[in-house]
Amino acid sequence: MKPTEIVKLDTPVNEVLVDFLNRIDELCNHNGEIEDVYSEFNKWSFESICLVLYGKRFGLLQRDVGEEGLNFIKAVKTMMGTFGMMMVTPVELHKSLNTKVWQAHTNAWDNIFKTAKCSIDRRLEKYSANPSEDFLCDIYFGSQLSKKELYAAITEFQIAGVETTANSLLWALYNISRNPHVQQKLYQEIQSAVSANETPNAEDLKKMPYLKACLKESMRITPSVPFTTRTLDKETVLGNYMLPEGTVLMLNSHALGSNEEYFSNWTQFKPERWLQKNIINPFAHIPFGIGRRMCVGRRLAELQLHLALCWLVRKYQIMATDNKPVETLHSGILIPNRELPIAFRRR
Ligand code: HEM
Repeated sequence: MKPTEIVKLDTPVNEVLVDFLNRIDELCNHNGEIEDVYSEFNKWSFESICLVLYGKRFGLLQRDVGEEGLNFIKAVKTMMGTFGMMMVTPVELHKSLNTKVWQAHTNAWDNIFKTAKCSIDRRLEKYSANPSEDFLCDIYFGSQLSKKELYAAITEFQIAGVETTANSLLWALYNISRNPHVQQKLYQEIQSAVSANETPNAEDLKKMPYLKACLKESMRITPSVPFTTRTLDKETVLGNYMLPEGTVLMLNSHALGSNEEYFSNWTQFKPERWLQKNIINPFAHIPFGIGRRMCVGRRLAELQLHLALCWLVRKYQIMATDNKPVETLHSGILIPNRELPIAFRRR
């Protein structure tokens, strides 16, 4: 996704953020805590990515979610929930025996595609006269993709962009809540970059280096995708090792970010380390992967996260509700071993 196209998406991203903040106000109890905060954050990122990709709201941030939105999110959940089983047992076996897992998985994909296809078709039709006005049409008319490939690519964007973004925002708020001096500095930067009643936009973000450093630092200590892999397509010499073709290599960004050799006092949350020039080895920070297969949604995710942090820290003080340790678990995504202890206090 071209950076010049991404910045234009700040309007839909902000539209969803306004609703998300209202939703937070509604859900907070008198201590500012939210029950099942993770699922609420997932609703935000789902709504946000769907508006960007399909140009359509699914109403997940409303009190009464519409049937279409519920069915869609249910299908995504079923598809993700049955995915693990399909990874650890042979897919062919599920297919030939027509197992319950296979049926649920394929039905879920059918439903996801049905909704996605319908929304994409509507959007292509709307902008077909001026395809350059819309990034989805631009992709379709400017590339060699068939309609089927376009549906598949856009649906993959949507699946890849929901939990990753929600998880990153939650970890960032948690890290900020445990470091009040960082939060104060961040709040001051936001206040001086955007006035209280103004809507922050992509242009304003250029004046917020500390905010960007906070997200980088959070993704160093708590990267939502803790590792990615590569399968070698030829025999390769790596350092003192000769690795045969077919070897699966793990690129562990969590381990890299926790390495004292690359990050001094690595346990400390210090956004300042990102503001010093040329100090950090770029290969030591790869929360979006690296090379040709790195995350295609990186710029969009960063835009969503920067704007979300801006809105949230401007409106709320993010409070740590306890100081007991939180362990991290790797399950494809970096999840906490308990609900993150944060609360939202209106400023
Ligand atoms: C904070 C949020 C996100 C994080 C941390 C993240 C992280 C990653 C990582 C680590 C990879 C693997 C890269 C590699 O192996 O080198 C990846 C791949 C991918 N991501 Fe993201 N991602 C995020 C958000 C998004 C969003 C918003 C989208 C879509 C708009 C997206 C779409 C994709 C796609 C399509 C791939 C597969 C790329 C390929 O195989 O060529 N991601 N992401």
